[in-house]
Amino acid sequence: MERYNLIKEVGDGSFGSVWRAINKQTGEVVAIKKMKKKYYSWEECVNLREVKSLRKMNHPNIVKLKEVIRESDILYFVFEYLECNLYQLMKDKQKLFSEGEIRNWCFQVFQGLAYIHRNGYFHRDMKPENLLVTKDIIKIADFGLAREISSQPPYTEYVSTRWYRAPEVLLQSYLYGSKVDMWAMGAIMAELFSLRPLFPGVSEADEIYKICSVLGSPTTESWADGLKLARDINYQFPQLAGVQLSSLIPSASVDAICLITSLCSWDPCKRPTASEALQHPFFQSCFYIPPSLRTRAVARTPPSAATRGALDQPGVKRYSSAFNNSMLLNNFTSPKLHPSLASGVQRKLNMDGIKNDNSMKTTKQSKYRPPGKNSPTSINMGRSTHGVSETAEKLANMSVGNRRQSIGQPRPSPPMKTGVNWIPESGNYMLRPTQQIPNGRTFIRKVAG
Ligand SMILES: Nc1ncnc2c1ncn2[C@@H]1O[C@H](COP(=O)(O)OP(=O)(O)OP(=O)(O)O)[C@@H](O)[C@H]1O
Repeated sequence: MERYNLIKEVGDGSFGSVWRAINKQTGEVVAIKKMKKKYYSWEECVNLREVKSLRKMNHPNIVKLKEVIRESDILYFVFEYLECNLYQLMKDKQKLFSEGEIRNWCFQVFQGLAYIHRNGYFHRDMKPENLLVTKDIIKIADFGLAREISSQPPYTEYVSTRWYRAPEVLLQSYLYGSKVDMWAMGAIMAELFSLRPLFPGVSEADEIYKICSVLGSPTTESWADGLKLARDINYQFPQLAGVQLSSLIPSASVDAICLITSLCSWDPCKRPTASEALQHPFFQSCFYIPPSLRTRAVARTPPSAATRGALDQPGVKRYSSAFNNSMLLNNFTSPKLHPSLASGVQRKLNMDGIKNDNSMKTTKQSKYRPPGKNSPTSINMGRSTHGVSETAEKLANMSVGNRRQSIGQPRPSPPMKTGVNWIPESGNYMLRPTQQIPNGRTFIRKVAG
């Protein structure tokens, strides 16, 4: 470690603190994650998920692990450094992001995800804090929970940050897969548009309630397996009509709403894969430039050919046939505005419920809080503490009436359809004027779970 100068702490996660550092020999700026747990042998280290999965990943949209150092039983990961995470970009933002910016970020993240999934992994903890940004480039970080797709279910340990947690995980399915990352991306995309979390549950039960309030409760058509899962744990979904997503995210274009809707399908089978998402009309103006061409002059390529690198996988459907707007919009069960959602803009989430949720880590309140996970031990907690019986009990005992909370009132702003073209590596956007967010937005970001 004497090769590095630690400059400043830039992050403090469940597993370790992250420092901006400089390599004394090369002058290169890096991020060093110092693990909280002690490691008494190398064998222990190389078996870590983060090491096993990241060692194999080499993609422009995945944070590069440069080095692993064990010194005095302390483990350090040396990563390429990125300026900030997506949550930091959102939290004090006074104006909405343009659709072009969101499109650019999401296009890159889906490319990263397509690569991860293609290589037999899924991330399991996609959230704005784990998406790191430098200028126009965004990269997926934190593979602490990554899982091999081929690994044998059941996956019993605690998974993912609550606000981005897929319903099958909330219902304690043992058989979830890479589609949990797609669900999280739907929630992240929506949040990028509105700067508010889409499903800000204060407990696991409330998380499901929030999802039902937005999507409408699942039916045999929308998620037959989910109804069975719920029966298995003696859980009854609250019966809610759901709302038009476009009313919650008025700044999003029809294409964006369409993609978010399909990503946030109750049924994981109905969510697109990352490769399919890249083919969605929302990304029509995005062009994939193969890494080999990135240092050369950027040439425009038709989208279908341009996305080839990420998309020429067996079984990948063209979006035009796999997704059409009417089919995607039909995923919404009801356009009726739920009364709990019409009651006004939620300026501040009621955090009282947090104390009752063992899976939460309480953090001090501020304007818009980052989610964090539990203490390190909670990540590997088995079912004895966060198992099916406890969750089933929590869910089964949930009083629907008490859970009603307003999520937010649609702001009366016109849909924003940008014609923005983003050219990878050129860093050029043509941005339309962004929309103002009403002042005084207070959002307490508290996730964990
Ligand atoms: N390569 C990097 N460059 C710059 N900042 C980074 C980098 N890696 C991590 N960070 C910062 O540190 C924070 C925590 O990092 P990370 O998510 O890897 O830690 P963790 O202990 O696994 O956290 P979590 O509680 O989310 O599991 C990130 O949200 C980010 O702000």
